Amino acid sequence: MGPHPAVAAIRLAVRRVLHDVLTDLHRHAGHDRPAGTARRAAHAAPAPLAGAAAADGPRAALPERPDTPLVLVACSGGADSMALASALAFEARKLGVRAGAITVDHNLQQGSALRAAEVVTRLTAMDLDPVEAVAVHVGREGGPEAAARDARYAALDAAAERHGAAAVLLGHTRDDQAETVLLGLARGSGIRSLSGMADASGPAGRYRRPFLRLDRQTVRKACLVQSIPVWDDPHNTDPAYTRSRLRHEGLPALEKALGKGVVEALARTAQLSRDDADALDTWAAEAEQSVRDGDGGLTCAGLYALPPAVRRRVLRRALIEAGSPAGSLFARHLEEVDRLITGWRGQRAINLPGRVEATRQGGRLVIRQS
Ligand SMILES: Nc1ncnc2c1ncn2[C@@H]1O[C@H](COP(=O)(O)OP(=O)(O)OP(=O)(O)O)[C@@H](O)[C@H]1O
Repeated sequence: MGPHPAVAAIRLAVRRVLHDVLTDLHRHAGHDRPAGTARRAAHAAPAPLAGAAAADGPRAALPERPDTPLVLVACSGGADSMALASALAFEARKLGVRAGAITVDHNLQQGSALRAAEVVTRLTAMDLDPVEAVAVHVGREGGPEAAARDARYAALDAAAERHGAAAVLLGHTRDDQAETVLLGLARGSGIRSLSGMADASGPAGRYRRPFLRLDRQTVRKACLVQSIPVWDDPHNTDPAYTRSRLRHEGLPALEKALGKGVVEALARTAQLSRDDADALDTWAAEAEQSVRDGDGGLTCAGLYALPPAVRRRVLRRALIEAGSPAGSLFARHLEEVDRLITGWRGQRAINLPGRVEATRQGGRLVIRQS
């Protein structure tokens, strides 16, 4: 008898991502190698898939040869990432890939270090290696959720570098994606924020999300039928957190009003918006070349002729290039600079984040750091 359908579904999702990771490694192993990384890139070349391993000589039999690619799972100890860890352990063994795990202790709750140690024990029992708990300090920038996320990704990035990991898997599900789309919609900042989370993101697409097309119920069922012990983060049900309110009040209310299928539709919105946003970004990159005046400025006539969505993207690119940090540029900044093009009435220089200044000088827009 085969595995329970939920277990089969999560394993298939992970197998697909591991194949993608191995394919990418193969592609980069021989060429496109930055100078000085030859040795590392050679190490990153994937081991032969199961079955072919014996042809590689006696070292191939060792489970942890250093040139076998390592894939890490970022695991909170919650149901989604524990299910992910179990599927990774299973599939990695079959594919001859090393699998390890990192759990981040945000130090935000009493006893968090003990809990992290317990997660390490559970992950080690799944035969994952290395397994590490990393404690972080969460600052206050951007609110508690954003600060915890920033600290977590910084720790995961450092762990991935330290271990030379080919990828880090995250347990986001389709339900998480739907929540992210709604949060983006409420921010009012355009289709990029409606496009939610990508299948692959971060440096060189390091972060992979195998469960993005699976619903939370399936993933949780996979834990249940495999008797995987999970930890329920009290933050996930704490109404002080926006995402928690959305999960427990917002989405159920939407489903009640609009019917089942809302989560799926929101996840589809994410994919469609991502495609549109990518196309507009490409268009803007090309348009930017055509409106540059060769003297460090942009021609106002060229900018004026562009559709607003493309023009705002060109302006955003130019501001970032001049030194404005991407995270501190908001719609209102772009609107102000845009008015220099579409409604100029002799305004003076506009001051922008990162000590960047935008001025109109006749028919030119000059953006530079002061
Ligand atoms: N403390 C942590 N340590 C390591 N990875 C984490 C941690 N918290 C979250 N992650 C990663 O980010 C993913 C999304 O986390 P988030 O808390 O947004 O969702 P979740 O639905 O509660 O997930 P989970 O059930 O796995 O906790 C997790 O599945 C996991 O891969």
